[in-house]
Amino acid sequence: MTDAHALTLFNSLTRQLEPFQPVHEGEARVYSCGPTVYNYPHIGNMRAYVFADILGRTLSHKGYKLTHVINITDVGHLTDDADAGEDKMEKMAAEKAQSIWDIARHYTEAYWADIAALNIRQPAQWSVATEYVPQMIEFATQIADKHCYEIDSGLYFDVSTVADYGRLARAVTEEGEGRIEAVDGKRNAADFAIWRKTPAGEKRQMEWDSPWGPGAPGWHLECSVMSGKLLGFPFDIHTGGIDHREIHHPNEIAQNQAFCCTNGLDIPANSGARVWMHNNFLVERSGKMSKSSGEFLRLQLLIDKGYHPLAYRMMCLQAHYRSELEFSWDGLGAALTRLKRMIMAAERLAGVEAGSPSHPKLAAMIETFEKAMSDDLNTPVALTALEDVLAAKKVDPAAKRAVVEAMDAVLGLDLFGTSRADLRLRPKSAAISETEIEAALAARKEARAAKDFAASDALRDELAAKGVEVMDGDPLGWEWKLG
Ligand SMILES: Nc1ncnc2c1ncn2[C@@H]1O[C@H](COP(=O)(O)OP(=O)(O)OP(=O)(O)O)[C@@H](O)[C@H]1O
Ligand SMILES: [Zn+2]
Repeated sequence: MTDAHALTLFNSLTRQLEPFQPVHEGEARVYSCGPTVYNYPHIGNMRAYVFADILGRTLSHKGYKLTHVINITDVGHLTDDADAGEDKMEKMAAEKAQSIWDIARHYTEAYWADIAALNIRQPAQWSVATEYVPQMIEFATQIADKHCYEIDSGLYFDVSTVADYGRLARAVTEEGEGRIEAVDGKRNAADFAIWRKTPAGEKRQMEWDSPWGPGAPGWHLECSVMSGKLLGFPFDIHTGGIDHREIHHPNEIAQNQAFCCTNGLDIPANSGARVWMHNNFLVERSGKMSKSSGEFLRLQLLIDKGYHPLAYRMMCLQAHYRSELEFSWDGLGAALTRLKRMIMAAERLAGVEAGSPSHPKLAAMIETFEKAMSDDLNTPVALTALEDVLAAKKVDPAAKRAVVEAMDAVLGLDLFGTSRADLRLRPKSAAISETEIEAALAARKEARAAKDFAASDALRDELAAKGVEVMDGDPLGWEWKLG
């Protein structure tokens, strides 16, 4: 790696591109806010993890020893970002009349299935919030005297006790506070609960004893504690969706500052992580994607409609992570076609053993790729470099294979692990099986070879009646598609 390829990342704290400088030589420690497992993730949520995965893969590619932690929020996240809503987990458990633990398990597994389907690498650790409650109580106890106060509903963090509260959100005092509902007894509108007491006479499914009475930790506290415990303050990079830049992360930062000051860590402006990175939203034409509006866009819905999950990964990579990305079925179809072309090109390298990647024809493409990824993870440009390598003529296949493997290790499209046939998923609604289609196509081929065009046309019409469109001479070699 030359200096020209030093990694530059956009730090939301400074709103600037900064060269990445690890806290610990040769290492990269990354924490990503994980899902609240009260429902299936939508594909917008999954964009946040495709982004974190690309970041992690790039750090590995640059030679850093990566430690990535993603948490599972199974308690504490309220139905609004303020403190007045209900716990999302408790609410769903009540609606479904199921134990909260079953709900958490079910949706955690569904989330992990999406992680695998999108070829997102496993983090070093999945930290589950309910497994860290004693540590959360300890953290809160340490900062309580100087930074918190108790009211009926819980232990609150006084945001005026830390320097520069809300600097991550910038406009937080106007915009953020407008979204925070009043809670009686709060000193500042932006104060937030770090421990929520169970109201007298009520019993929550998930509650723990604490110095402030039975209750549950606040969502912001969870991430501060798990990131600090597992990665140590300060660690390198904290990631999340752009919504977290406004409330969740400013609140984590405030707690981290309080904790570091209390523990004599001589870094008063310490934010816990040096770099805070945020992916922009996946949106629908109608606005932000959400779990409650209209057709709920889960990865499984895409699969049911016949789109391979890696087409969605491709769709994410086609946009820079800091740009908004609009979802459309046409866009997804185009991403699938692009992926298919790349996989077909990679199939020509099947059986080729990777050799030395140095080849004069490939050097400029490698340069483009490295520069793009080093420039705040510019995946759209990196993708074109990979396509150029795949299309390069008169290049030693061993060199080509080596370069494609190296680039795909960063982009994670699994080009050598996915075949053309894998991409052709049969939509759930289809009335005909793949074997039936293949059998009819084989019969039709024979009829055509025998110049029996009447029979061949009849077979074509039969397939059309079942919703299968035969694609003679399709340049991508897709012999049929569901109409
Ligand atoms: N439309 C979106 N596009 C990209 N990232 C998103 C989107 N919506 C949420 N995220 C991110 O997904 C991650 C998981 O979020 P979480 O499970 O807490 O859901 P959420 O933010 O409550 O979503 P929702 O409001 O839709 O229920 C977070 O990093 C969040 O910022
Ligand atoms: Zn978090």
